[in-house]
Amino acid sequence: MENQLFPVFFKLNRLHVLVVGGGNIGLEKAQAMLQNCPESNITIVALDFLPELEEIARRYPNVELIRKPFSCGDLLGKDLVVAATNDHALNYTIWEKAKGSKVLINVADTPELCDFYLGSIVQKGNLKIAISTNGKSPTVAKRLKQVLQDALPDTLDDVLNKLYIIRDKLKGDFTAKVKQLNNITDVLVKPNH
Ligand SMILES: C[C@@]1(CC(=O)O)C2=NC(=C\c3[nH]c(c(CCC(=O)O)c3CC(=O)O)Cc3[nH]c(c(CC(=O)O)c3CCC(=O)O)/C=C3\N/C(=C\2)[C@@H](CCC(=O)O)[C@]3(C)CC(=O)O)/[C@H]1CCC(=O)O
Ligand SMILES: NC(=O)c1ccc[n+]([C@@H]2O[C@H](COP(=O)([O-])OP(=O)(O)OC[C@H]3O[C@@H](n4cnc5c(N)ncnc54)[C@H](O)[C@@H]3O)[C@@H](O)[C@H]2O)c1
Repeated sequence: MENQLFPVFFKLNRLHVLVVGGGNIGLEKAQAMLQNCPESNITIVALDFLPELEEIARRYPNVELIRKPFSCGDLLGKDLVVAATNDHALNYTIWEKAKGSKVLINVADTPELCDFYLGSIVQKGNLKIAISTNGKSPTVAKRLKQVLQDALPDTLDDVLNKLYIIRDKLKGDFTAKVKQLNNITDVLVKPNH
């Protein structure tokens, strides 16, 4: 099996993320999280911050910037960590400390040390698709995202909302409900003729 990654969807308003590094990559990862969940709880520790991050901290109440060198205590109370400094040895140290604290970590310059990757994300209302190339080419992931974003109809969200209403109204035991929902949505996978 070429790609053994197991996708999950985190609720970042219920977790606390530590980002170490306030440069381009710290910014990119924080933006990715906030675009998906504006209520993400994110603490960013760095020696210096890009002005875009300072603007983000002003705009999002759950984002905090702390200007200081990384220290072990920064991991306290955190659920996920992104190590995004430009100091390779420091990123490794952060990984060691995170492992010691049982906190899941993404080390931006070392895929082999990552417990998880961020994906390219397609959004259509309630629908969300996360794409990974197994770290082979984030650029291809980004391009595929653009293709799917255009190809998927905006009306998909109406379908989801209608199915949600139907799902709520269906009577019967679980097996009967599953059968009815499969019958109703059969059209989605039938060829167009
Ligand atoms: C998807 C996305 C999500 C996000 O970041 O939110 C993401 N990278 C994005 C963009 C991007 N990153 C890079 C380029 C430059 C061109 C290129 O290299 O392709 C571009 C393109 C651009 O910016 O246009 C460079 C790069 N990336 C990594 C390394 C380190 C290495 O490989 O060693 C280096 C080399 C650094 C160097 O050379 O020094 C590592 C990772 N990047 C990942 C995710 C994970 C694997 C995802 C997967 O499985 O596909 C992984 C493994 C870990 C992680 O970061 O989670 C986001 C697209 C957002 C969107 O959809 O618009
Ligand atoms: N995963 C990805 O998508 C991806 C993409 C490109 C680059 N990278 C890698 O990510 C790393 C970061 O790149 P960048 O462009 O954000 O770098 P950058 O130089 O813009 O930012 C580095 C940040 O690290 C902080 N830092 C340095 N020492 C610190 C310390 N002791 N404590 C706290 N913070 C400290 C600095 O203050 C700064 O905010 C590089 O190693 C690069 O190779 C990853």
